[in-house]
Amino acid sequence: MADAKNIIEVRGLKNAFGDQVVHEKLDLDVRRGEILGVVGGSGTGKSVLMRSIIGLQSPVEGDVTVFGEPTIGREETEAVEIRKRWGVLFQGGALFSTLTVAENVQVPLREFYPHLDLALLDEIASYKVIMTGLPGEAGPKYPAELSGGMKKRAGLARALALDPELLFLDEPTAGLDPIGAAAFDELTKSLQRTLGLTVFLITHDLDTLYAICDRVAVLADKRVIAVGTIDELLALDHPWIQEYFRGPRGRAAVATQEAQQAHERSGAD
Ligand SMILES: Nc1ncnc2c1ncn2[C@@H]1O[C@H](COP(=O)(O)OP(=O)(O)OP(=O)(O)O)[C@@H](O)[C@H]1O
Repeated sequence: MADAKNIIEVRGLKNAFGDQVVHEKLDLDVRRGEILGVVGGSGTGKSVLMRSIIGLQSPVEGDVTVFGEPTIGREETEAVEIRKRWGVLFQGGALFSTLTVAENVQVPLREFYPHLDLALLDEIASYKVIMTGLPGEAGPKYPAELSGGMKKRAGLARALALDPELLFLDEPTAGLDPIGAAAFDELTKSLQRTLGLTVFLITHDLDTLYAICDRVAVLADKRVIAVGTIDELLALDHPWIQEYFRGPRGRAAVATQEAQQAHERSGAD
């Protein structure tokens, strides 16, 4: 039976493309209100896992429940009711290039609530744009007129369009400079706190893991080999985990985190 404290439960998941088995016997729980970081080497199937959870990838075997509801093999009308409750920021932002930022934010609103009038659509879109830290003037701009960081924020505004309880972010800080990435992390954390969101966050960015993730799930050997706080993961002797967290980039992330904490303490004195 589904555990009420889990927003997502994945059990015995198997995904394959032809002969290539990407996941086998994969289990994962995502707890209500947490930011769960999902890490793993390139090609370990982080994006495929996200697509399986949101119903864009049909697994060969296994069960997925979100909000206690199975998401695999549902009738379209039932699936729509579940989909309304989450927002997704795909890798690269995936904005429609021929639509303005405001029109992009309105896409899920028009899809799920086709009878909303234009004035209300405009009002909700402006609110979401401002909520993600974009200037109000960004609304009428096209994606090509935005910087990389602004595009990510516009994608996030669209993911928040339906006031979701659950947010999926696929490599949100990829391609951003360190300052832009840290600002995006802060935005994610502050939205999670103020809106009470649960966040499933795929990332390669160690700074993000240290700065905002409550727990981290590690994908390797076709499954989730460990889930826990970074300290809990560091206590394991799996070679990939040790290499990842204790290698040069892991040490740099710890130094950044310690500097940030020292800065916050000195500000608080
Ligand atoms: N639609 C598809 N058809 C065939 N193979 C696919 C498809 N989608 C993903 N794959 C394969 O599944 C594997 C996992 O892909 P996925 O994109 O989930 O990896 P990832 O862990 O997110 O990688 P990265 O960190 O590089 O983004 C890869 O080998 C990929 O080529």
